[in-house]
Amino acid sequence: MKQMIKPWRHVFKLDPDREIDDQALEAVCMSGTDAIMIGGSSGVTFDNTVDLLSRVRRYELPCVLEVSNLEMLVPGFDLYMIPMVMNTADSAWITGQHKQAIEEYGYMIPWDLLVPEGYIILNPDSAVARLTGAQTDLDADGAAAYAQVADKLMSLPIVYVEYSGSFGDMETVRKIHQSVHGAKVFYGGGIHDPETAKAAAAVSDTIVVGNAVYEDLAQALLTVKAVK
Ligand SMILES: CC(C)=CCC/C(C)=C/CC/C(C)=C/CC/C(C)=C/CC/C(C)=C/CC/C(C)=C/CC/C(C)=C/COP(=O)(O)OP(=O)(O)O
Ligand SMILES: O=P(O)(O)OC[C@@H](O)CO
Ligand SMILES: [Mg+2]
Repeated sequence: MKQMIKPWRHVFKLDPDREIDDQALEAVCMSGTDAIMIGGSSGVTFDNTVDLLSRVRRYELPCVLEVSNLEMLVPGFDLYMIPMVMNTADSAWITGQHKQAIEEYGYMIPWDLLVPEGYIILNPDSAVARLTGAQTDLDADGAAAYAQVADKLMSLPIVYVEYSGSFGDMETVRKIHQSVHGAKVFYGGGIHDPETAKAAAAVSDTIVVGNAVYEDLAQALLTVKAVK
């Protein structure tokens, strides 16, 4: 099942903590994107996650949950993406919360559906950087070194370059992509039109489009054809 991520070039990330009407959701799910990722850095609950999953399930495409707290663990997703933050000194976001989750839910975890993500958070002005205490003052070599920790030392299947809320430095992303060989490089952050989508897709394996869905849906939808 984990293999399903390999051909993905484009993913929309929907936040259960944000509103999206049925018409917009249909446009997103019928856009030709490879998958819907459900996740957020705050305000994500069991109920709003169930609600969003039930609405996305009307459509054929894969729907995966990106786990960021212990309340949102809803059964029925195709995969469960598990962030592990590489560039933080706070071990809660590397292994701590994960150990707690396994102690509480280990008996029901569908291990073959879990996909760990080596997260490198690079936008200091993002909720996720503040939440995790991410050390974002990295140059391209430093970011690429963390990517190799995830890829070569931990053999994680995904290196996730997270610029959430701002369009990142493409040379840094290129250096990360060139340094990673086993993992798929996901890029997310500030993609809002075909130009930013193409630029990010040129230096990563999979692009993730989030906030643009809520800010300029027409442009967000154009990012699919721009890369597929
Ligand atoms: C049957 C059943 C229910 C099965 C489920 C079993 C299962 C999958 C158990 C979980 C096992 C496990 C190991 C869980 C991990 C627990 C956990 C909470 C780990 C910590 C994860 C982590 C490092 C989170 C911090 C990073 C983070 C918040 C990532 C999300 C990134 C993101 C979505 C950022 C953007 O958020 P957004 O809201 O869009 O940001 P803005 O609002 O600023 O735009
Ligand atoms: O919301 P944006 O900036 O598109 O970022 C997408 C994703 O990387 C957020 O976790
Ligand atoms: Mg949010």
